[in-house]
Amino acid sequence: MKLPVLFKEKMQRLLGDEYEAYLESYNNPKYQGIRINTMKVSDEEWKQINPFTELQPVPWCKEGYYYTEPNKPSKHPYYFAGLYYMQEPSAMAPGAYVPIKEGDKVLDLCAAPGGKTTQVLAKLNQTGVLISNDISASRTQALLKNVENFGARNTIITNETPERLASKLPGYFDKILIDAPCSGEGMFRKDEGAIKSWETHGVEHCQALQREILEYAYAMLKEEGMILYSTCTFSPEENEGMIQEFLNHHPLCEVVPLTPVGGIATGHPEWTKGGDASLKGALRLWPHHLQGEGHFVCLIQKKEPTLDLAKRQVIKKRIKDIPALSEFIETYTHIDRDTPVIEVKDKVFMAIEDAPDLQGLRIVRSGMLLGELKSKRFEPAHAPVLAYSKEMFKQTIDLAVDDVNVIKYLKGETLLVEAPKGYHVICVEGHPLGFVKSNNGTLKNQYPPHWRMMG
Ligand SMILES: C[S@@+](CC[C@H](N)C(=O)[O-])C[C@H]1O[C@@H](n2cnc3c(N)ncnc32)[C@H](O)[C@@H]1O
Repeated sequence: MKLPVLFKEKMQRLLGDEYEAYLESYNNPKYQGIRINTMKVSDEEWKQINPFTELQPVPWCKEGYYYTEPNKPSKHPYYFAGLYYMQEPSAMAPGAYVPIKEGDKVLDLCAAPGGKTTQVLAKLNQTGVLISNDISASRTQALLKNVENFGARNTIITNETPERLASKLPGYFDKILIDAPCSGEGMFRKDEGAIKSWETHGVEHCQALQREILEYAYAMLKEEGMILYSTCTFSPEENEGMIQEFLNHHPLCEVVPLTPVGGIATGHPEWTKGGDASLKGALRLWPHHLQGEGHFVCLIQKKEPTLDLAKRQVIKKRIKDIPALSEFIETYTHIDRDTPVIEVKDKVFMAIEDAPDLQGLRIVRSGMLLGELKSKRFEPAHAPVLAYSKEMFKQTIDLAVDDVNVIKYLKGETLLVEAPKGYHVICVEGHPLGFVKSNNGTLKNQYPPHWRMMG
């Protein structure tokens, strides 16, 4: 791989004696990982059903495993059931280190395609509120799919600038993740396109973005709230330097020290002007020290009095107030009909307790989509199937993982299986995959076309 000369010179200056080992790491394989969705399957259960060979644990993320060829996790039905997310192992570190508790209000400000968001989801375990945002409209579609596949019921997705979000949400969040757009130096090994982008945009362009994102994020944070800042670059200007600059402007903000494990190293205060010793509490993931790409992770805490001034969403309806929806829920599920909902045109979303009023912002998902009202009929969406366990549905068809009907279903084909009239949930080994509608001895496939298994 041809690395830019300027980049090589800089790395040599930073790494000194370690530079050769760092260069050598470019010959290592690309590490690949999966992270188990603990909302759907416990670690114990996973160990019993794991269909892959030779998974090895990721030291810094207890739900994470390395996998190698010939395993193909993206082709396995359990992937379509949302039992795991595929993620580069170092990229699991920010989500593993952010101390989220159940009930927290969390913002993932640069969230697409959703690696860290799905990790936050598992920590929240359907409690609290998660707002996942990305400035790129096209990338929020991938984010939406991953959030739905993971089975989230407590997540709103927005496609906004940090500035516009901050205008509606001052002091609202307990935790904010900033997985910042960066110069991507840590990705050169994995993705040669990152080199081109580094040459075009450079570090300064990224610094300007990061500065702005951090400022708006801070305005949305509660007193005692925390920001987990991460990048996939080595440049001190975007890492220790960016945090130091931020601390200079916000003296009541502190670095919360993180404990390195499994080959992770600490931050380098000496790499930045006036670097505070507390920056040693940040983490650096180096590809020559561990099995993964380059990352920087730093946790900071606001110690400044802040009022939560975010207006809350007003909930006017419950499932039972919408007859067609209520009838569907009663006939096919055990979902509580007192559950609050919001209607956006003909779509009905499950509302989230204590969610903010986001009127005027670009919203991709207002909460979990239950379905659509079509004249007097209710047509269910795909999301709820993945957001509940099999026991929540009254009509299910459970298939063994090696049943040919599983792949047929995931490819969108009609199944020739006898079942009473109406909607049924197809499951694989007890894990819901999607709806079918039974009529005259055939099961009409309701699996969304853009989710289908290819090939
Ligand atoms: C490193 S990627 C995020 C990866 C993601 N957190 C994950 O774990 O899958 C950075 C993201 O920041 C988004 N982004 C860039 N500028 C932004 C801004 N000003 N506000 C919000 N998001 C931004 C990009 O569209 C990109 O999706």
